[in-house]
Amino acid sequence: MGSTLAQKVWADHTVLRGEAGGDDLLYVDLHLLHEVNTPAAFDGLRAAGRTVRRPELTVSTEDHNVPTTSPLDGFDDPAGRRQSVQLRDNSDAFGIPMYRRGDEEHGIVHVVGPEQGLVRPGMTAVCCDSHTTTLGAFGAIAFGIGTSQVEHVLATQTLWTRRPKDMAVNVTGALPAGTTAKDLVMALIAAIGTGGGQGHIIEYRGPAVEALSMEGRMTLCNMSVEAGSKAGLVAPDETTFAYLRTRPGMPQGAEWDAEVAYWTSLRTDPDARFDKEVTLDASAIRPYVSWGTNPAQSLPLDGRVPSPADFDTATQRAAAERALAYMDLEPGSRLTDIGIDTVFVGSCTNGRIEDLRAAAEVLRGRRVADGVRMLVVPGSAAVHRQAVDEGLDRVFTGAGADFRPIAGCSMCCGLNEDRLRSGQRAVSTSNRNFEGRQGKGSRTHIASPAVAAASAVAGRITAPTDL
Ligand SMILES: CC(C)[C@H](C(=O)O)[C@@H](O)C(=O)O
Ligand code: SF4
Repeated sequence: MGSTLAQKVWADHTVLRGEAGGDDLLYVDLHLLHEVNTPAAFDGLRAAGRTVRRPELTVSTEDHNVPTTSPLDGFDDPAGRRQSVQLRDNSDAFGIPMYRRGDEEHGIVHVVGPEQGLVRPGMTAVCCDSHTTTLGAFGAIAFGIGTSQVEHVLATQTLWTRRPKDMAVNVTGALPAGTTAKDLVMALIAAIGTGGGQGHIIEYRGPAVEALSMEGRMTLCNMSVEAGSKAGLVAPDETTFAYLRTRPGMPQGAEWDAEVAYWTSLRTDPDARFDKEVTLDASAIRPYVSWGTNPAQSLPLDGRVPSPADFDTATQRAAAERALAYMDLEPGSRLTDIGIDTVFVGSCTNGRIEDLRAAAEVLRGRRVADGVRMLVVPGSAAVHRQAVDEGLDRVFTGAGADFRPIAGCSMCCGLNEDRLRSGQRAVSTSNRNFEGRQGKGSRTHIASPAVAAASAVAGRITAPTDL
């Protein structure tokens, strides 16, 4: 029997094979760090008198807490400021390269890794962050780890972890015009639930996946963790190689050809077996928006707010009831009748250049509705530069949106000064709509950049085609 892509990459990195059901010791090719969840790992290293085993395979960036208004201090939260200072100090002390606010490589960890050519097909990559799954878009096995595991990887460049099962998500057909990778992944999570991928690495396959750009594949893999999966993967192909070709530090000439030959071999064998398979018809997917407080509580935009009675299990009914109360929504009302006061375009899900282009396209020649605040935060300094080069900054500011000069997580998680006030309601291009995610009492509807921009113009949840 053949092997899946995930099995091949896993086997290539297995240093010690665990007993049945036990953990394998996995070699780590790339270790990314940000300021949250890492101070204690460095404290642990210091206490044990250890060094960082492979600082040259480790890169840090500050993204969660940083203000996005200027490269200068500007923190409103001393705890957030402290974490950034600690990461700078720890990176310096242990010889770890770091991208700081104001640097040209700086940005959200999952955006800068690919941009800077740090992730390549067939690698293993970890980071103290659940959305590390983003990097699976390159055919790498990439997943989030906790603080004690960060310490272990810093010290040894290896990690004890359970070998996941294999899941295939086959996406047939083609996405209709105006429907994006975000809608695809939201439709998937709505179908399989927030636990649908638990214990598995998902390999996304089929023509609709192959047709996606690298940006789209990153959006797809980014939200794999919202389906509970360990990681998401797309097999590398010409689209992957074209993206990587221009990245810093890529090999040239014969060395490049040898890399491409190896990357091309990274495919699931025709006779490989998946533990679980799901098939989705891309041509039936329409733009999605979330109505509840987990990403599976999402529907096509032309739908209506569900009633708890619509759900099959008692658990789902109770979750819907609680979500409706928190979100202050009436069952049966149209999703497109929900008024909003804030729109956030950004995050590691949808803060890349294609996402900003899609939002700008909708805003061109239009204005953000009175009483609506729209925030556009680039995912990286490179995305910011590209947006300015293309004149997108003028489209955003001309429409009345606030376009930020510095990259960061910003209103995705409300760890910097960009938060919703209690009771405020946002359409957000991020990946989580949990209670209080964008500030205490905040209400979040996740959607694609185009839907977010259209909603900003209309002042309520709106599809671009309805403007
Ligand atoms: C702060 C960090 C650990 C967290 C994560 O792991 O994902 C954050 O990035 C998030 O999106 O909730
Ligand atoms: S942008 Fe949001 S989801 Fe991504 S790493 Fe930052 S907080 Fe997490």
